[in-house]
Amino acid sequence: MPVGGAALDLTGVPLPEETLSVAKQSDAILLGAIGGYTWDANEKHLKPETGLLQLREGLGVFANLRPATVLPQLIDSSTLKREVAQGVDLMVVRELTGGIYFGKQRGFAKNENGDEIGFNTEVYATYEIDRIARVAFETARKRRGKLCSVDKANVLEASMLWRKRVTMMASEYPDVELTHMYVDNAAMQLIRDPKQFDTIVTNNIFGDILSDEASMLTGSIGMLPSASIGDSGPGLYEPIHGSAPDIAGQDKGNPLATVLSVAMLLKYGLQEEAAAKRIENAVLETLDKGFRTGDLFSMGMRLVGCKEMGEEVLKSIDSQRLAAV
Ligand SMILES: NC(=O)C1=CN([C@@H]2O[C@H](COP(=O)(O)OP(=O)(O)OC[C@H]3O[C@@H](n4cnc5c(N)ncnc54)[C@H](O)[C@@H]3O)[C@@H](O)[C@H]2O)C=CC1
Ligand SMILES: CC(C)CC(=O)C(=O)O
Ligand SMILES: [Mg+2]
Repeated sequence: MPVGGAALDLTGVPLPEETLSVAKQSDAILLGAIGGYTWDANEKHLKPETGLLQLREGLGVFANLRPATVLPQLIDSSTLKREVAQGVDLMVVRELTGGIYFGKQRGFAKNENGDEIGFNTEVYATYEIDRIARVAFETARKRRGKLCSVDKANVLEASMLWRKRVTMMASEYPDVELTHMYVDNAAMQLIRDPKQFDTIVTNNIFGDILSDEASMLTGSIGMLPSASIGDSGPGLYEPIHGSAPDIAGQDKGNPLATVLSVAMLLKYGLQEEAAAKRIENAVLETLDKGFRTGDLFSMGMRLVGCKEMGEEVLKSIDSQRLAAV
C-alpha cells in the first residue's frame, strides 16, 4: 500500500485512508523507508514523513524497539576500537507516538518583532510515559536487567515528569537496576563505553537521534531493524534508516536492516520464531562468507551491491530449508 512520497504522488496525501485501513486489518506491517529530495522542497509542507507519523499514530504503535548489536563478523566495520565495540548489545526503547513530533501546538508565525518563527511543543502525559516505561522495564527484565532512562530533566518539564514516572515504576521491578542519564551525556557515553548499556528508554526525538548514533557502533545504519508495537493490533516493522536518497538507484544500499526487520516481524508479529531464526542465520552466514555492501566494507571482504547481497541471503535461506527437509 502506498505511503509517504508514493502516496503523495498518487493521491495528494501522504497516508491515504485505504492504506491505514488495510494496515489495521493486517497481521503485521513491513514499511519501506520514506522521503526523498523530490518532496523536500514542497512549499505546502506536505511531507512524506507526515504519512509515517500518521501511520504510527493510527496504528497506536507507541513502543519502538531498536536493537543495536555488534556482530563479531562486523567488528572491523564499527567506528569504535575493537576492544570498545566487542560485545556491544543494547536495545533502545523509543517512545514513538508522542513528544515533540506530535505536539499539537506547532507551526509558523511572527513574533512581537515581526520575525518569522517556527515552533513545536513537547508534551508528555503520564499515561504515555507509564506505558513506554512498562515496555522498557519488561524488556530489560528479559535482557540483562539494566535500564537506563535518558532525558533532559535538568531543563525540560516534559523530561522532569518523565523521570518522576519512570522512577515511580521502578518499585514494581526490583529485579531491574534503573539509572538515569541526561541525553547529552548519553550521546557521549554511547561512544566512550557502549557496553555499560543494556536497555535504554527515552522519548521520541532523543530515541530517534541516539539510535542513529548507536547504529554506527554496529558498523552501519544499514544494519539496524526495528519493531514498533502497541497495546493491541498489528505491529509495524521497518529499518531505522531513511530512504538514503544520496545513493538511491545506484545498487549501493545495504538491504540487511530491512531483511532483519522481516525477521523481527516474523518473531514478534507472527510468532514464527523458526522462520525468523532462518533469516537471522542467513544474514550471519552471508556476512561469514565475506559479502559486504559499501557501508560495511573492510579490507579482504567481497564488495557487493544491494541486489547481490539480497540474493546471497536468499541462497542461504534456501539452503537452510533444504537442510531441514
Ligand atoms: N523511517 C523512515 O522512513 C525515515 C525516513 N527518513 C527520510 O529519509 C530521507 C533521507 O534522510 P537522511 O537524513 O539522509 O537519512 P538516511 O537514513 O536516509 O541516510 C543517512 C545516511 O546513511 C546512509 N544510509 C542509510 N541507509 C542506508 C543503507 N541501507 N545502506 C547504506 N547506507 C545507508 C545514506 O546513504 C546517508 O548517507 C529524508 O527524506 C528523511 O526524512 C529518515 C529517517 C527515517
Ligand atoms: C519521520 C521521522 C521521525 C523518521 C525517523 O527519522 C525515524 O523514525 O527514525
Ligand atoms: Mg530517524
